Amino acid sequence: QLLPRLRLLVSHFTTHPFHSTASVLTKASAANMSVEYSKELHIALLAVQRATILTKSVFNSHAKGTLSKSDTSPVTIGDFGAQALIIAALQHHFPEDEIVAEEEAKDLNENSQLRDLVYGLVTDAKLDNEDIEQELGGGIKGPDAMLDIIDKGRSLGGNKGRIWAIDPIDGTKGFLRGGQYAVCLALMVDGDVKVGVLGCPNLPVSDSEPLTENTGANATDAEGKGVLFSAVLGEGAASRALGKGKLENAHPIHMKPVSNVSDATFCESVESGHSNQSDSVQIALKLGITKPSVRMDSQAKYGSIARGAGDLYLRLPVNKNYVEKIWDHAAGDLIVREAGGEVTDTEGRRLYFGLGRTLKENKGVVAAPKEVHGKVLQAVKEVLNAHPL
Ligand SMILES: Nc1ncnc2c1ncn2[C@@H]1O[C@H](COP(=O)(O)OS(=O)(=O)O)[C@@H](OP(=O)(O)O)[C@H]1O
Ligand SMILES: [Mg+2]
Ligand SMILES: [Mg+2]
Ligand SMILES: [Mg+2]
Repeated sequence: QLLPRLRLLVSHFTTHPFHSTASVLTKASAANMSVEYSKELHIALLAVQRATILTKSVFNSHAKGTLSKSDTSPVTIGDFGAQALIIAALQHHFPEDEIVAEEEAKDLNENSQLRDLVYGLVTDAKLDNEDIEQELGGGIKGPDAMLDIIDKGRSLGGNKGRIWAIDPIDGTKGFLRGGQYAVCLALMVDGDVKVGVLGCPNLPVSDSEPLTENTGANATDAEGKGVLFSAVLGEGAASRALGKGKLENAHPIHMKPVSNVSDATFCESVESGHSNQSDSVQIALKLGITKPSVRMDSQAKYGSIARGAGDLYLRLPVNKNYVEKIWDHAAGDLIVREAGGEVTDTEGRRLYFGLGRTLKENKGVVAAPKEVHGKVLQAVKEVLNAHPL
């Protein structure tokens, strides 16, 4: 029983999951690691990697099939297709699990041309290793089966049992601009996030490359870029190059130690409608930070601070009514915490994912290295309390 699970665990760290059981045992015992969730991690990494093949092909094609949702936010054929592919892989391996996913099939149900376009993308998006493609269950049977699969993501969530959270494209606006975006997947058990994976096709592979704004103003071909971040609760966070087939080698990542908060680099949303950018200027001023913020779309912000490329992530509410969605934060929250960071909302509460599809009890996000989180939170509270929403 134990051996196959240990073999899967090592895929967190190496390209060759089955080649050295001895080194797995050493790594697992040295880090006091459990072998829990190794299969879930392995499948999640492959499912996200496959979904990014689809999103990249959509980005490189002219037709993005963009629709406007009821809240006026955009959704593209890439969002629908990536969601279908991820759910299909999860259902193949974990048919009993519930799924909370951002998108629903309604728009495709009403538009057979769009449905067929998405189905074409889904059948074309294959990992370049046939065995691994088969490991994910192979393709989806037909366009109608695809619609049913997309709608498997309608779970109401909650704090009971195993629930996956999927954001097939986080930062859809960034994706459309050629900026940052992330394919996001997390597993929660009884409301607690256990596994998190972020596929970021437009981030540099190297953890040490300085953080640069990528708002898409100079959209470049994403070839040669791309990183997969992952974490399992209690086992640390890792990054590896985003590939097209077999998983690449991974290595542990850590937040950068910050002794003087005034030297910190902070990240925030590109859209001023998603995070209050004038409040962040005031907070930076209070903390003595003179460097301008790095604006970047999506949970790439969480990944970037977890690998030490940036230091702080501030998401500051712009209005009283917006409630954050669990799929926008579940994977990133775990990856930052497992990399040694602390993540709370703007009132100092841990993000709580067990209340349904939204983070009903939280307001905004403050993510920072543990040693400076208290100081940053204090500045956030002072600025936000000066003008209640
Ligand atoms: N008003 C408001 N406030 C806060 N957040 C909102 C708001 N409206 C939308 N959203 C969600 O923001 C998600 C994208 O967040 P980002 O940090 O990537 O924003 S930005 O693109 O950098 O501006 C985005 O995720 P995607 O829809 O997956 O792109 C939305 O879920
Ligand atoms: Mg959206
Ligand atoms: Mg999102
Ligand atoms: Mg999305």
